[in-house]
Amino acid sequence: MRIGVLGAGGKVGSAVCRAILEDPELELVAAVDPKLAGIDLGQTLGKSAVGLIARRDVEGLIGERPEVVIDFTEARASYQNLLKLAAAGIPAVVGTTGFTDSELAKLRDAFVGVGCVIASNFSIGAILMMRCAAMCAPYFDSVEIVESHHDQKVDAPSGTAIETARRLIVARQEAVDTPFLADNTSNLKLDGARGAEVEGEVRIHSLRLRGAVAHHEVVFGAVGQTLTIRHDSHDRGSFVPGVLLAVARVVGLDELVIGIDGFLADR
Ligand SMILES: NC(=O)C1=CN([C@@H]2O[C@H](COP(=O)(O)OP(=O)(O)OC[C@H]3O[C@@H](n4cnc5c(N)ncnc54)[C@H](OP(=O)(O)O)[C@@H]3O)[C@@H](O)[C@H]2O)C=CC1
Ligand SMILES: O=C(O)C1=N[C@H](C(=O)O)C[C@H](O)C1
Repeated sequence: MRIGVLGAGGKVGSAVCRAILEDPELELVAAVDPKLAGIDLGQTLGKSAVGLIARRDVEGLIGERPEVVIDFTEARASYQNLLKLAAAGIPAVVGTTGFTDSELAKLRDAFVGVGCVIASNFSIGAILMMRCAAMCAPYFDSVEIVESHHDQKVDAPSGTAIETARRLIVARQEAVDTPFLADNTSNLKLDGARGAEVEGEVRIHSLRLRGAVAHHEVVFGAVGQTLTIRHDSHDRGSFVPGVLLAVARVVGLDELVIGIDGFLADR
């Protein structure tokens, strides 16, 4: 299958390019990253030349007629590029986080008739972390999320933390009448001390640390006990199998799908 990658020089994009180059079923036909334009992709990956010159923009990539495009860039750039891919009828697998709800709605419209998968987290552990957390939601009175990422991350909170919070709220609403307990803080001595609130119900605390990769903790509380569900991505290789699974599935879709939960075989 002919694959294009947007963000080929980035932390995840480069890991994805390496995996495609090693996969006999996949052919990397276009790689885009403005800062790598004109350079052989092999060189940028610390390998010998592979004969694929990185491009500056999505127009050059579309010209190579990829069957699927993978995007790990930045939300504003990604949104514009995805509209162009949808108009060209090219399916996309998107890991970029930080889209607004309105951008997501417009992308949903743009991809009617064309496959697109947007997932806030492609690692199997994070997907299972979200499922486990949703399962626990009805049984605890309170919950907060702590996410830690590398200090280069531009968006906060993480897409995974926001999605987890939303899933907790839905799971609770479906199972019990009462929302999670409200915050009782009446003397906020420093702005931000209680984190950011999702839908007025679940708080997220974002840590940005040199040395971190991607880490999520969901901490539940009930009388006399807490339960912590934690996932750690120690290496960007954790995202690659999920991305390749989405590539295999997106060609059979004719709409935008959020997340890869539905592609995982039940065990
Ligand atoms: N869904 C998931 O499982 C995961 C999602 N992510 C998300 O993926 C995104 C990328 O993460 P990460 O790889 O760590 O970030 P990086 O900053 O390392 O990579 C992004 C790359 O995209 C490049 N870029 C910027 N604009 C464009 C453009 N218009 N066209 C092509 N390339 C462009 C950047 O270039 P430059 O540096 O010059 O700006 C950079 O090389 C983030 O939104 C992150 O949250 C990350 C990990 C997993
Ligand atoms: O920027 C990152 O690194 C990550 N971003 C995604 C997110 O915002 O949830 C996925 C993972 O946490 C790594």
